[in-house]
Amino acid sequence: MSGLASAPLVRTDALAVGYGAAPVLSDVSFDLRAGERIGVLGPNGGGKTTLFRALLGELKPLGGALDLAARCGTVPQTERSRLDFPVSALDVALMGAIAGRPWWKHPGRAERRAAREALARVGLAELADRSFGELSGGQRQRVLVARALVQDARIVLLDEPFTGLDAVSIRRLEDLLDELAGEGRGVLIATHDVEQARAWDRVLCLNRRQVAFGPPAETLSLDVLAATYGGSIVTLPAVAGEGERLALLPPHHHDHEH
Ligand SMILES: Nc1ncnc2c1ncn2[C@@H]1O[C@H](COP(=O)(O)OP(=O)(O)OP(=O)(O)O)[C@@H](O)[C@H]1O
Repeated sequence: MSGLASAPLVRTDALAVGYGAAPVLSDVSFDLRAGERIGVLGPNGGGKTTLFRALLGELKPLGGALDLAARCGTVPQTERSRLDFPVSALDVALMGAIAGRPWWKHPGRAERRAAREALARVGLAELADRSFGELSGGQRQRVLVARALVQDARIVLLDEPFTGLDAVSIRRLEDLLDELAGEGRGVLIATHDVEQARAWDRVLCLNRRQVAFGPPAETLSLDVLAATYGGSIVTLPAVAGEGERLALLPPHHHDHEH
């Protein structure tokens, strides 16, 4: 893969982050290189969003080191970012240009052009004037990727981007993430989907602290998954045409089962 020899876009060393004096996430030591897609795995409350908020500068490290070599753009969960007032896909993409500029300066022609180009880049040129709230989940995710492109973010953070998407939209978004990595960006994808994460370059497993970090084939052992998900993991027997599969039990399910 190209660009892997260059300095990392993100590097943390024993990073601790929290909302008060006590960290909710600690011991995080990983790096994200240009051209790399890293899956961030963990249970509900494991600290994925908290890590992203630290990378975005919204939370100050309580301990350890956090170094960023480029700008971060975020693709938040679509339900949370869904807007009730009428705002077009173009408006949302334009927010990438407006961030960090004085509030009284209206976006100019160059910024509108950049936003339209970014929407074209994610395959949504024709939907630029459509209301954001009317778009499908997958289309909204791609508009938010366009916003990150307008911000010229070389580090792209995606929080559960595949949740609720159909197979075609998932494929489209996966292809788009591959393209972003292919042009030298670094992509962090928070996800619950262990099987999908096996296709990324590396995985970062969090459960209030870093459990493991490395290439999926070496890292996603049953022990690591059990430590990541608190033991609520089961191996499903092989069925016709498929090998053994891992399944995550929803929180509490495990406790009531036997
Ligand atoms: N604004 C906040 N103030 C205080 N504590 C918070 C806040 N947001 C999250 N936490 C706590 O931090 C811990 C980690 O939460 P975080 O949202 O990072 O987990 P997550 O891995 O993103 O979970 P999910 O998969 O459910 O989104 C949880 O215990 C949570 O209760």
